[in-house]
Amino acid sequence: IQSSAPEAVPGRLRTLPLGQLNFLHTTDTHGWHAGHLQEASYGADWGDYISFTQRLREKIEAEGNDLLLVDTGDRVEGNGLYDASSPTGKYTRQIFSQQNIDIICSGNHELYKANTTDREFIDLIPAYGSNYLASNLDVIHPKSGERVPLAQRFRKFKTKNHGIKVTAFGFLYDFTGNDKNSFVQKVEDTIKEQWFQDAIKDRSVDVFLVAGHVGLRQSEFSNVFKAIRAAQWDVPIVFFGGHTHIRDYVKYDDKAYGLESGRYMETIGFQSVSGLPSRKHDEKKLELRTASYSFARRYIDNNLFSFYSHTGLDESTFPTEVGQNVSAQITKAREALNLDEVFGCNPRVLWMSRVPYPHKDSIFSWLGSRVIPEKAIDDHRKDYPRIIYANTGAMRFDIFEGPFTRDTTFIVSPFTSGFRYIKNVPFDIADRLLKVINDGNNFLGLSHSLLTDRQLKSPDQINLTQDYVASSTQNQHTTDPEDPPLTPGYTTHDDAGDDGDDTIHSEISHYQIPNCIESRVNINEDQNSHESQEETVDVVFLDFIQPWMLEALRMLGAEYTSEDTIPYAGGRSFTEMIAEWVSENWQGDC
Ligand SMILES: O=c1ccn([C@@H]2O[C@H](COP(=O)(O)O)[C@@H](O)[C@H]2O)c(=O)[nH]1
Repeated sequence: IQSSAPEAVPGRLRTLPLGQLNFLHTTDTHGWHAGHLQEASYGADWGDYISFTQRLREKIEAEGNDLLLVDTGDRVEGNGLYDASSPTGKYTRQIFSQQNIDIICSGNHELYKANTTDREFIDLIPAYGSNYLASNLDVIHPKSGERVPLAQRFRKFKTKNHGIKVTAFGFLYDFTGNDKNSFVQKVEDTIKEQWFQDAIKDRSVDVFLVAGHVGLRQSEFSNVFKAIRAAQWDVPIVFFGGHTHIRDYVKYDDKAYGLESGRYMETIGFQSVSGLPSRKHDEKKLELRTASYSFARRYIDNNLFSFYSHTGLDESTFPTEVGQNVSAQITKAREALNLDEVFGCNPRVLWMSRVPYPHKDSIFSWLGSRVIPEKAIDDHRKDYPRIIYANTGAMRFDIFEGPFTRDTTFIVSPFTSGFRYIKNVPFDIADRLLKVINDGNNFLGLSHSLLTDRQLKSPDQINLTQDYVASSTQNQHTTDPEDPPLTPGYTTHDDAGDDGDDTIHSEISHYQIPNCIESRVNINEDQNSHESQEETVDVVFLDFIQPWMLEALRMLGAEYTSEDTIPYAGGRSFTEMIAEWVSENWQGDC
């Protein structure tokens, strides 16, 4: 654990439903390998997770059972530990790869930038060898320049104790925002390929393991499920998903379940399956393919209280040598990167989605009313009327009260996007742009299949179809008055019910946030009628959303191309602007 991490708060815990074949799952860690230094529920670091894995393995193997580890990508971008180094990820790949992982695959963030993909290929894939799977991903080999699979397409292996035969795959959803040195083949095309068809027809397999940087309820996974079921009706399947940043557990049928384990090292996912044959101990059971299997899941809050409780250990018996070394390496890396350097002192918490938008405590209201109008300024156009657009997915995390550090800049906005603009767009068109972009019916996605609006917002908003408002009168206690009071946290509802979270928490509200926000600057308009004296305005937008902006303009009858867009505000990144604004405006004491 990092010395500045807050101590875990004891809570009422549900135990781990250990079984014959057990899994621990991480996804979308996004560089948060130091853990959460301002939130007690998620304060454990990657070194603690290594200790937890080693200790839990000892416990599981002592019973003769098996434990496998899975990671489903987006390990990079989103925290200073990864983003603040030059080159990015200088420390994290070495830190991360000290965890033994049995099945690992790539997320979309490993592919946004060519250099990230090259480092994945050069550093991480050799560290994991045949455990790294890329069922639908090719890359340009960094040395030979040839197109090659990023990693092996699938893997067959036997578990250590029961000798269970596993066939595993590693998919990425149908991502299209990758750089030029990678190729993502659609999942629906991949599953028609001969190697996949042969792999799923193998009758000797005991369990299919489908890992993927794919939301569990996305069509990519239901297509894989249908393909496997068309080949084999009776083999159990375990899915491990990612990308949508939520805790989720899905029942595909009574022999197929999937687990998604949140985001940012908040959650260590646990899944178990029992009823599989034990090839080492019980050859007779091999014929019992139709035996009833049992599946279970748990979402573990990433903190030492949970880790100690689930292993039955304590401060002195829990840490392992490797785990402690990794924690020390994280501390050193954070120091080398100067991540605790304070840029400003935030007077009050700003939430991504715990409050509606607009709201005085909304990060988006703060950006739209202060940061964007005050910092997104182009010296040559500063007196012109303009409307500035930012997608809400550009923001990644809440800003807590207190020190806003170098680390916070990357946590809040890890992207390198800056602004571009189109000059002199008719006001009556610009005035309606936001409505088109925020249309709840995926208007743009219908007109242009690559431009779904889900790509504009934060991943945890993708499946949120209505506001979730925590009851103000909710019980702050469990039914047992002896239990400690509940702390706010995850209260997950999934296909198996409401008892998935290991820690019993009180609820947190989660509101729907629009795809994009706008800031209007130098525009004289009647607030009620929206009538303006301006005939034209500059339309300024984050470069990431340019394709959506051009499509929305086209739908409103204004044809522009990428040739018409010009860098704005000297090409400075949005992240730099936020950090500057904080340095200039939040100069109190923390
Ligand atoms: O330059 C960028 C890249 C991405 N985004 C936003 O992030 C999500 C994808 O998040 P994941 O963690 O990969 O799931 C994307 O849909 C955008 O909303 C961005 O704003 N700018």
